[in-house]
Amino acid sequence: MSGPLVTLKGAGVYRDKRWLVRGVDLEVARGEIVTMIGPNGSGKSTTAKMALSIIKPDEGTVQRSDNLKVSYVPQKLSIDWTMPLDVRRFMNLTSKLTAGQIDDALTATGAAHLKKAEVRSLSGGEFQRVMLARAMARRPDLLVLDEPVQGVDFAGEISIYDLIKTIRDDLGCGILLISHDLHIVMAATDKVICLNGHVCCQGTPTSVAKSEAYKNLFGPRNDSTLAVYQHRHDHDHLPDGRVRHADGTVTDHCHSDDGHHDDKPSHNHLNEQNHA
Ligand SMILES: Nc1ncnc2c1ncn2[C@@H]1O[C@H](COP(=O)(O)OP(=O)(O)OP(=O)(O)O)[C@@H](O)[C@H]1O
Repeated sequence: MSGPLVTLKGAGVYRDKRWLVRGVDLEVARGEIVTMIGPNGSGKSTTAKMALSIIKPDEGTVQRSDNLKVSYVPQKLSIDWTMPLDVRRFMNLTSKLTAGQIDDALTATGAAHLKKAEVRSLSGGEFQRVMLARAMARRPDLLVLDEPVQGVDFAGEISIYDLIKTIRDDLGCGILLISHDLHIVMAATDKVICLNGHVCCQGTPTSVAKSEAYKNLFGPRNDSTLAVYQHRHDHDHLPDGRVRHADGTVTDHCHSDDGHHDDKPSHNHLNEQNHA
């Protein structure tokens, strides 16, 4: 399989008389980790669902390579938690796996000891490891992870990010990762896409957090593990989806060439690497 696994071009979703997200250009190649960041409601999950073909774009295109095998770890699961369900059965809920496949995947994510545990009694970090095991057991070409570190503490976050990188290396798959955290993005990310109803800016998080404060916060890590990706907005997003620009004008949406931005092509959102 050569070429990008999935390509979005000018893709947008329109619902209830407004664009949830618009003009998204995004590509994920095999072996690549692409991270979407942005505030709550900025369209990250909607964009991921377009990439997964769960939602069809109302404008633009989404192309996926032939016979693409996808695994998706959603932000929320609809499971009746009053029913007893152990990890082994949970692993088999959506795809039939052999005992060996289950063992291998749980071992790879450091969750082998949890095989007989009740899913509802797992801690946040344990649950995420089981979710990752379930997703990787299918050996996908493209793995889409929506907020994989929710409910996980800082140390756990770092180990889950490391795990995601290992899964990428082992399976050689492409990974589309979603995080609402604007500040912490793993250095293993090849591309960061900042969404806020549209692509605000994108780039490569190459900087390394060098300060003692970071080391204190995240523990004694290789400096290359964490990077900080910051940007400043030059416009406000109004509750009805319209955009108010720095010059006071209001438009339905914003594009890099709409005359309100002088800093092309980054949409005049300053894309700064913090070398703190
Ligand atoms: N089916 C739908 N119909 C109407 N509005 C929707 C629909 N799905 C999502 N939205 C709205 O679209 C916007 C973007 O939602 P989305 O879930 O993509 O955001 P997100 O960036 O993933 O947010 P979060 O960080 O909170 O998970 C939100 O305002 C949401 O309420």
